[in-house]
Amino acid sequence: MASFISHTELVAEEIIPTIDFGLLLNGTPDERSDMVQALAKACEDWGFFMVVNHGMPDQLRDEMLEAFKTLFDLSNDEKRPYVGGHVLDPIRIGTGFNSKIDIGKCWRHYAKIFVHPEFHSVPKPLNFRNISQEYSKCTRAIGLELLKAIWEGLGIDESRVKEALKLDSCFQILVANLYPPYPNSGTTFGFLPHSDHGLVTLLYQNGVDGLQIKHKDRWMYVKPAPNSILVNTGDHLEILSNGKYKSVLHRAELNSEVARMSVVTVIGPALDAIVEPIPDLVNEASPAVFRGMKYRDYLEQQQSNSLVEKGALNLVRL
Ligand SMILES: O=C(O)CCC(=O)C(=O)O
Ligand SMILES: [Fe+2]
Repeated sequence: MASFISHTELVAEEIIPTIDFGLLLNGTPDERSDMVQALAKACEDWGFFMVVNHGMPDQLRDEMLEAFKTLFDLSNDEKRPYVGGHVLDPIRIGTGFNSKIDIGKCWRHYAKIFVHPEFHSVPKPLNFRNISQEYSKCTRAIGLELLKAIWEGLGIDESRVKEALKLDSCFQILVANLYPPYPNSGTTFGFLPHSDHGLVTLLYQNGVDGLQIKHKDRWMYVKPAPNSILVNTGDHLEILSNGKYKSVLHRAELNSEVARMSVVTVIGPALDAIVEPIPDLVNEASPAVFRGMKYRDYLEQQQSNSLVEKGALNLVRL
């Protein structure tokens, strides 16, 4: 794995596509249309972009990071009810990717909580429920608004796709990753290369860089602009768009000096939606490359198996 590192290049924050959320929401028709095109290009060329002017208060982000940190710091007895469960349990705390199968491969603690359509929370710390509820609501609104602009950029009818994916009951999971300092970060990763299962993923970090994306066959460090939200496209956008928007491969490097934390929220279709390429994007010249599968089944399989890059997509590839 050390050889990956020597090929890793820094992506300056100016190069990563930047989406001005304020213009998507409140711009003139021309400004919005330009931003929709910029978003379409970012999804097609990168599968990754930074969102600025998103309106999410910095304080809410900081409170969410702090609340997760307090959760990780609870005693083992307090965390035990959430350790070692099934991948579809609404609250899970563990280490590695899936603590049951890959102990030692990822130097990471995680907490995963399902927050929509049913909201779940832990009882401690006491402020966790309010903060995570507000944080989930805010990030879900941003994610769904981005998806609306993505449908527009793909030229597909919003109401049809909303219905097909049952987006009113969209699945949302809140994940915190805590990567303790690790002395030899050249050979062990915090998170091995993978793509995310949902439609889009929104990520905030605690000011410590470490996320890397694979862009045009090269690993690149990501350096986000201050207060921006990092967004990547997931497997279900790849399936829905019939491969036009590929989910981006990413991984997390460790830091030898300080702990890194990220709070990630994945927004996907409803768990019982059967997702297949949207018919508008399938034709003779571009036949379907994926078959339909229930999102819940995909999620279960992807989360239950050791992470091998984008291997989960083979479950549905024709
Ligand atoms: O911590 C990071 O930067 C990446 C986390 C991640 O990829 C994930 O939670 O799916
Ligand atoms: Fe990820």
